[in-house]
Amino acid sequence: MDRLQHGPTTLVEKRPTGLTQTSLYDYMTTSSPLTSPIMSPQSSAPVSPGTQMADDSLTDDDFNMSDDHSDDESDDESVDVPDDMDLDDVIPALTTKKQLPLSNEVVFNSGLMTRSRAAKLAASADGTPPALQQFYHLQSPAHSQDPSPPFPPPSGPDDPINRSKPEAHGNPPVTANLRAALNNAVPYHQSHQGSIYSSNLMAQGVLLDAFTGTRDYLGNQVIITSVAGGRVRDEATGNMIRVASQGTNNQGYKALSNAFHARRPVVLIVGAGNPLLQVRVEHYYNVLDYFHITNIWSEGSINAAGELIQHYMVRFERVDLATRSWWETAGADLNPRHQPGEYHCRVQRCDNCHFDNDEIYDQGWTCLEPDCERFFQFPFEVDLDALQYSQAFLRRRFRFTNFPLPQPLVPELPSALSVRPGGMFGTEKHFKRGIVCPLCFYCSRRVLWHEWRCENPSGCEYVLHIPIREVPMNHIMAETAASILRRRQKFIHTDNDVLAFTTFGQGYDMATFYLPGETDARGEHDYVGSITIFRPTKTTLERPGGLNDLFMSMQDAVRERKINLRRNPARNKGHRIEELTSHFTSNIGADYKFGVVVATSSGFDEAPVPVMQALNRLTWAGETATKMTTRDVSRHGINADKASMPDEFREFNEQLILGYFEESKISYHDDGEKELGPTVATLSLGSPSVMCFRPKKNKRIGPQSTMHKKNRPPMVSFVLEHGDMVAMHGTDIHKHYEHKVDPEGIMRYALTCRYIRPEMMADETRRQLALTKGAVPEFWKNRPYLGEDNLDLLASPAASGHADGDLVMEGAANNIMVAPAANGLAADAVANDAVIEDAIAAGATADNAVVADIITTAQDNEMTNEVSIPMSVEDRFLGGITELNDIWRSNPGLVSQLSQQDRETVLALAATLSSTAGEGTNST
Ligand SMILES: O=C(O)CCC(=O)C(=O)O
Ligand SMILES: [Fe+2]
Repeated sequence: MDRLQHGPTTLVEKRPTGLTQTSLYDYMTTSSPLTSPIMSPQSSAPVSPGTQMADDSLTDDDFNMSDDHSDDESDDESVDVPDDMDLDDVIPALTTKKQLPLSNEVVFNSGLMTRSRAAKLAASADGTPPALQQFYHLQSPAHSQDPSPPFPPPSGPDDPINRSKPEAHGNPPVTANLRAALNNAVPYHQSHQGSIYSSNLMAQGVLLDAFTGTRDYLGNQVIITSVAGGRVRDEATGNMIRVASQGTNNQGYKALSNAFHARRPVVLIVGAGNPLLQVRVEHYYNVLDYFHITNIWSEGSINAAGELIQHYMVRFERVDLATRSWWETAGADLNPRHQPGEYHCRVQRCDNCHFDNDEIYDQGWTCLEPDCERFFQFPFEVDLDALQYSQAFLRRRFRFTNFPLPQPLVPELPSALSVRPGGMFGTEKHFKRGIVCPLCFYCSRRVLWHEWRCENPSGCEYVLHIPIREVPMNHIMAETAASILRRRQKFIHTDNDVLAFTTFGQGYDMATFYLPGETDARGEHDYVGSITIFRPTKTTLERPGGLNDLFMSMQDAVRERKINLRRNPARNKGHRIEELTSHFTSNIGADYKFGVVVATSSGFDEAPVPVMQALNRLTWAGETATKMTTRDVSRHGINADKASMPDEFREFNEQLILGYFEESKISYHDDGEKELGPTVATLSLGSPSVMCFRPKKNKRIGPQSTMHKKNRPPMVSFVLEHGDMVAMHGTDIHKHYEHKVDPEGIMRYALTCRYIRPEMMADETRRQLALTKGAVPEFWKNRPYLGEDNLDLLASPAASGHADGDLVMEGAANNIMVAPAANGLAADAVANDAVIEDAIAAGATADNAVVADIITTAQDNEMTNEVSIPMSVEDRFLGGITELNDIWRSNPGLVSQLSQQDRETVLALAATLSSTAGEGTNST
């Protein structure tokens, strides 16, 4: 069989297991080397041995693709291959004794211990053998208690990994000490966990970190690595071992194979902990260069049960064969650079399966087809662990032409030009990615709201400042209208057992929900807290000094750096795998810890005006919510836990400001540190968002708390629009529930006030600071916010002419959609129309005419054609478009009600909105 006639695609398709050696020979043509797209032609099997075996020396060492263990929930859109480790990773430490002189290229091979012996050792009854333990301890962070070495990681000559290594010939084009900084700054390795980063299953970059496979190899022009994945944890030893063949479902294999077939160069990155790296590096992660994939093949090994199994190996060849590689040792150029045509690797056809493959190993040719009976059978008995690559295989070079590099290794900086009228604002997701410092090439995250600062610990002072443009109200209105359209109408979702009331007055529509506590043995529960949403009327928003103005002055205060927002470490602080929060934070008044410690920057006496205006508004909201709760509880006989929901309101002494760029969010959390007072109130300014509450795990509340967290739906969820305030009243809300907020636009501020009880603070300094910094200055105390008019909100319903305080729903339906006729938040049809009209009016005269257009179209298509959709509001709410599709699928009855056109409108709307939001491609 002649593989050349099939072409690579056919080959893979015809052999669904795909366990075949694939090499560039698959692409060989009979044309001349210069016209061939890849390389010189070579006859098919059998091929006479090329010139080979010169003076290359061997050492025994090896490495594998793996890395550290971040639990980042980043939105990598592509495949991560989870890192793992197997016995191979352990063997080299026991066998790396022999270090032969370097010359041409260096082969690292562990040949002294067979896999079965290692397996026996590892599985020995008394646990891990001392030598292995020592290895773990010294060299294997993944096996120590703490999965990552502290930051700063290996840097400088004193570091254990680097100390003995010689200086490098050159400098890496890009370096980083933090995994997240690397992921943020370069497009070709955005994976937080795996070693292979791919996009649409096309490999972009491969990280060669500390754990190496038996026959991994790092030369100046050629790199060979085993493909991670497919290993399982050995119960007895805790080690990752291979028990079965890898198979083509391995995502890493697929991604590499696709890059190979597309002849797409990939970027290799080396971790300083990689034992094969021969030179000293200053920082942990170091970009090597672009490489072509020249071979992917199956290597055989023996598992613990003595069976022959298969895993993938991949050979990379540096694209630039002309210059020295930076990772060669400094000094004389001792490493010859091989060129295409100098060496040929023997190819032979298997008598049994009739496939050709290269003679990869020194020990002779073997069939590399895992399905073939002759797979990995050598002409004479061979210790598989002692296999070594043939020199011809290592030295052969391929000729590639016309395969341009996908992008520069050092990405371009975000440009100030993008922040232009009608264009981006500076808070789109594009601007939250990291940068590669143009001075020192160190990867730096977007830590500060205002600008990028080089994070190089060696002290680079580079700052990239791109001014953030003011986001006008009409943009926010367009976002809000789009958000409404996306879910077709405004709504609130509450679950069984949630009590809900609506009312209005003082310039707001209000809804209050009472959250149930745990159910006791008799099946009864009380209520542990209330959540009140205050939605401002149009006038409340637009009047001079109203909420629109507050949003503008908030933007000014931030721009003028009176408020300094920054992202803080959320996980693994100080380690290589440190992750930042998605949102930016600034704390004013008493200090407040929630998950991440947010250091207090200033007291209320030095806070900028919008912060104090927000404080006064939130004080009113918190106090009103407390009073309404007290009233509802007595009027409706609600079985309330008064210890959690006291009747008295405590003045706030703290404000936490959260800033959100596009796609920033705050994941499920509670606000409940022990010092927290009973009331927490938040003002939303800017882009709309979705807030959700759900019972914590294993609380006896509803069915949700026993579900896996991925499936645990919210018990209460609602949209927060610009100007909305939310007051949570009840300390036990934070014991029983957690909440999250997902903003939907490009700029949102959440200003949250709390009372932090100084008397509960153990630390005297903190207590004093809470008292001084948290004190509200007289000036602001004398100017309280009292609502929008002088009506007494709590007066009798007749006074306002509305049936206020009506019980809307009690422990019944799955959702509330208050009829438009009713008061309250969900006076939908009318309110929506007004918002949309406004947005159209504003949008048509402003930059975002596109958005206005879509809204008009969508309105024509949808709003006039509004149908009452009996679908789960919650589902529509949560997942937006995706969920909508799911619902259509699972509920065929709906299809008759929703036209294809409606569906397309929603999808087009989402797509256009995301494209008008910016061309940024990095999700960070
Ligand atoms: O962004 C928001 O509205 C929520 C903020 C929040 O949950 C918090 O600050 O704890
Ligand atoms: Fe919170």
